[in-house]
Amino acid sequence: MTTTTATAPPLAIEARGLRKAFGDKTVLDGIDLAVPAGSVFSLLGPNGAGKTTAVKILSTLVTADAGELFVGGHDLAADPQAVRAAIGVTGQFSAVDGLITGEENMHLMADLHHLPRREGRRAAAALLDRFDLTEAARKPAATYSGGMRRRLDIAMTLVGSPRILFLDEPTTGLDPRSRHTMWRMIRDLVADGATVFLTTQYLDEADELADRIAVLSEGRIAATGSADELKRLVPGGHVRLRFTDPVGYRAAVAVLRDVTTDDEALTVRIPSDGTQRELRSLLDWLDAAGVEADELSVHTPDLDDVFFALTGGADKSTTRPEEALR
Ligand SMILES: Nc1ncnc2c1ncn2[C@@H]1O[C@H](COP(=O)(O)OP(=O)(O)OP(=O)(O)O)[C@@H](O)[C@H]1O
Repeated sequence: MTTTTATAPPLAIEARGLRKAFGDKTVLDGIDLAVPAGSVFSLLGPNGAGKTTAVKILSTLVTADAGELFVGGHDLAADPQAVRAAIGVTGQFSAVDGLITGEENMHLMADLHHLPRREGRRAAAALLDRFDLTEAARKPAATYSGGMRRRLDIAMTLVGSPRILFLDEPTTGLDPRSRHTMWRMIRDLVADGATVFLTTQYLDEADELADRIAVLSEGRIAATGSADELKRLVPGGHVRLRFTDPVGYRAAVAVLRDVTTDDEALTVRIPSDGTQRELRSLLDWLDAAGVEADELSVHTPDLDDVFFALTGGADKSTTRPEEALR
């Protein structure tokens, strides 16, 4: 029998005290990030929070004002060239040239990476196939849909086989089907061992893909954790009872305590963690009290609740969720 000792995977990306200001505007106020190799990390934040700035710094496009930064085990300040060789970046502005075909775009990337001709052609064909672009490969990229263009963009960044990928809002503007296709591709990349650093404004995207999420707000990391850990930080779980008859509604309100009522919608919200045990006792209690609602629904907190609580001016003097998770 062999015993295995659990060791933490090495960090693909690590930032300590990352700081960046533009003029007198501090965008990143000394943030720490730690992304284990082979995982998806999502940086969430409202518009202008500094997500793109963080990506640009970590991908060597912009220099930080301060901070110890390591990407792929390389010190970003000492060896940016080694970092560049280890990463791929797709930004909000595509590298795709619309005037040439998808295939030609791929070949251009292979040449930029100095791949031998035969190997470059082979890698391009394999990636075009992987990203469902073989059929369209010989058409000018300008004729591609938004989703196809985005897929080509990612395929192009993969030509050099980067182990660490920065995807800056990869699904912004895509329709639901294209978003799901992109999610599948990102999962496949990680299953193959890549590390993905993803910025997004879509909470469901972070919920779907990310092993860990950091919420960026006012230059600082307001909280980090898995989607489930973050959801546990905010209250918001409740059972909602809806009545069609105002008489039944008023009778219920008269006997219920610690609930939120909506006289117009004829609804009552009862705080609840949504567990089977609590729901059973709640239903028993409602039966005993003679309360009979026309509709009952269970609401568990989602990332929207977390996001708005952390970035929307919640009372920060009483909630310090970042400490709860560390
Ligand atoms: N080169 C620059 N010069 C001056 N200010 C800048 C520069 N780049 C970014 N900023 C400012 O820094 C802040 C953060 O911008 P950044 O693009 O990183 O945010 P973001 O979180 O990616 O936003 P979005 O979701 O809108 O893309 C913004 O207020 C922006 O105006």
